[in-house]
Amino acid sequence: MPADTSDYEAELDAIFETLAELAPEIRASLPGRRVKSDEVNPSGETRLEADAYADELIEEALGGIDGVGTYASEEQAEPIDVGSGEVSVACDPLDGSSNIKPNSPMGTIIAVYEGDLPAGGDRLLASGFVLFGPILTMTVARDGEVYEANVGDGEIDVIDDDVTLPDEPTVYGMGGRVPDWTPGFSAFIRAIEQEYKLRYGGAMVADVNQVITYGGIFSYPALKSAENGKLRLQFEGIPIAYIIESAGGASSDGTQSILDVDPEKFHQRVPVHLGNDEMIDRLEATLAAHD
Ligand SMILES: O=P(O)(O)OC[C@H]1O[C@](O)(COP(=O)(O)O)[C@@H](O)[C@@H]1O
Ligand SMILES: [Mg+2]
Ligand SMILES: [Mg+2]
Repeated sequence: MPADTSDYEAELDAIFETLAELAPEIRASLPGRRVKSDEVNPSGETRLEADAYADELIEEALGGIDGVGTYASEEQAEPIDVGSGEVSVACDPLDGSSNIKPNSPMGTIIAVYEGDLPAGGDRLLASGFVLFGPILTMTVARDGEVYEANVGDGEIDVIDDDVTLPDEPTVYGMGGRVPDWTPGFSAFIRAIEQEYKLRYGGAMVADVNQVITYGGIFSYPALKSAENGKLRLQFEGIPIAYIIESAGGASSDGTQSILDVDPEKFHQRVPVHLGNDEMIDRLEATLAAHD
């Protein structure tokens, strides 16, 4: 169960207001930074110039908020001490950054934790993502509720103050290459592809927003070549799992809620399954029957 936010309302307000202000600036920075840099991030992936620039912008802005003591990002090896506050912000500055080149949707993810990092879902205070789509939106989960806001002008203009998954699933999307899927995951996909529509665009926040909008499941599963999949627990798995669970859905690493996964290493990866609880139940049962 995430942490009690009552002592941190002012910090959370400041963090999400700052992210809303930053969103148009990050979006405006993308056109000139579509090229690969000559660096790799701590997960060993080639960094784009846009990743590095967004990381700098967000570190400077969120790091300057009273109450924020630590800034951490998937782009930096270690957490950075930015003040004396109790709150840590863990950020994926650009999620789906490989989508810059084809001008496809992508986003920014933040998780706000109480205390030091690494932290599990039990110390999560709130989380949110910005989606650089046709509309610039920010979706935030706080105190078990989810709102979606238009942040096109840097202000929080709430368009839905009670975001909930539809009861009926419609779409599914999954990462990893088919030959690299485990037998259990392959069996799950073979079954659901008979019933639902494929929606996969290569940026977690955009693919998850399809599931939030239409119902269904998004997976970046454990692979034969990578037993913990690709996505990072601290910066992607936990924040997005909290949003989905707060919107009435469920999350799983294949056997348990992602919010219950122990954070051993700062950049640890985690298999990610997010969506309607009936889909998650079906996924876990299929994996258990095969793997
Ligand atoms: O290119 P693949 O293997 O389909 O992976 C896509 C996944 O990788 C990611 O782009 C990883 O995130 P980053 O872009 O922040 O590294 C996710 O957004 C997305 O779900
Ligand atoms: Mg990402
Ligand atoms: Mg990223």
